[in-house]
Amino acid sequence: METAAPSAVIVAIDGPSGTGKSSTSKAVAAKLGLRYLDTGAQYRAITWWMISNGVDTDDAQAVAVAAGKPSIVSGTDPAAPTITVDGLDAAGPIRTQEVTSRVSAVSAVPEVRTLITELQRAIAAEAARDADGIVVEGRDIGTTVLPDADLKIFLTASAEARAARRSGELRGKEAADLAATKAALIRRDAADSGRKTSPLAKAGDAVEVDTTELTLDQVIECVVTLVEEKRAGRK
Ligand SMILES: Nc1ncnc2c1ncn2[C@@H]1O[C@H](COP(=O)(O)OP(=O)(O)OP(=O)(O)O)[C@@H](O)[C@H]1O
Ligand SMILES: Nc1ccn([C@@H]2O[C@H](COP(=O)(O)O)[C@@H](O)[C@H]2O)c(=O)n1
Repeated sequence: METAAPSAVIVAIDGPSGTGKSSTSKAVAAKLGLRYLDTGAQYRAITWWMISNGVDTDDAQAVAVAAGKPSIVSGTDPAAPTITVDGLDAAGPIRTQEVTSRVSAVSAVPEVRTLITELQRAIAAEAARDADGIVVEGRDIGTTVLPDADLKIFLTASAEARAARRSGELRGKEAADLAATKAALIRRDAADSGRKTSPLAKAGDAVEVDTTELTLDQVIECVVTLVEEKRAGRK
């Protein structure tokens, strides 16, 4: 039987878009020598494959039939996370507006979630067995994917703060209007929270951290402390 390393720690970080899940998870994993998994990138990758292969992403039946075809592989080094689809580097293409606008429809399809969830659990189990653990970030990690995670964090922030962060990222590229960015975030969160299968939700035993008034460094520090406390409590 496979056993986890005695000190391995599994951290689940969930929350709506733009709350700082990726930036925080990557930094916490790097600081603590853990692996890192961006589960949103996996849903984006399968969405990109659907678009590239002419599958109508609004047709749940067609998406379900095609869901098992692409091979999605995630690299979990927090210093250089990677994502490939059928061996192709997908890191750039999965961040386009088209993928962002279609990913919620694809990720709501139960067959897609079953396949991606299996992938995520296998990656977490490997990190628990062969490494010191992993930080896994997404929308349903604490509730569905890894309900036995050692530590669950739910990040929140006001829609205004999140939109300002995202607009800051786009400055000089698309000059995104703040109101449009905020509306798009709210739309995506509503779709992710409202789907039937494994919606975006806070686990009952998750620690909620409101990042609205915190700097990224403060959020990272807060999560590092929570992980260290958890590890110390297990000794
Ligand atoms: N506490 C913070 N203060 C200011 N900016 C922040 C903070 N946390 C994250 N950011 C910035 O906000 C942007 C969004 O952060 P990030 O991508 O980590 O969020 P996310 O929750 O993973 O979003 P998504 O779910 O949409 O992928 C990034 O530009 C990041 O640098
Ligand atoms: N555990 C998860 C993670 C993500 N999703 C879906 O993917 C979309 C993109 O996520 P980002 O974190 O890269 O913005 C997100 O809007 C969800 O539709 C998910 O369903 N479950």
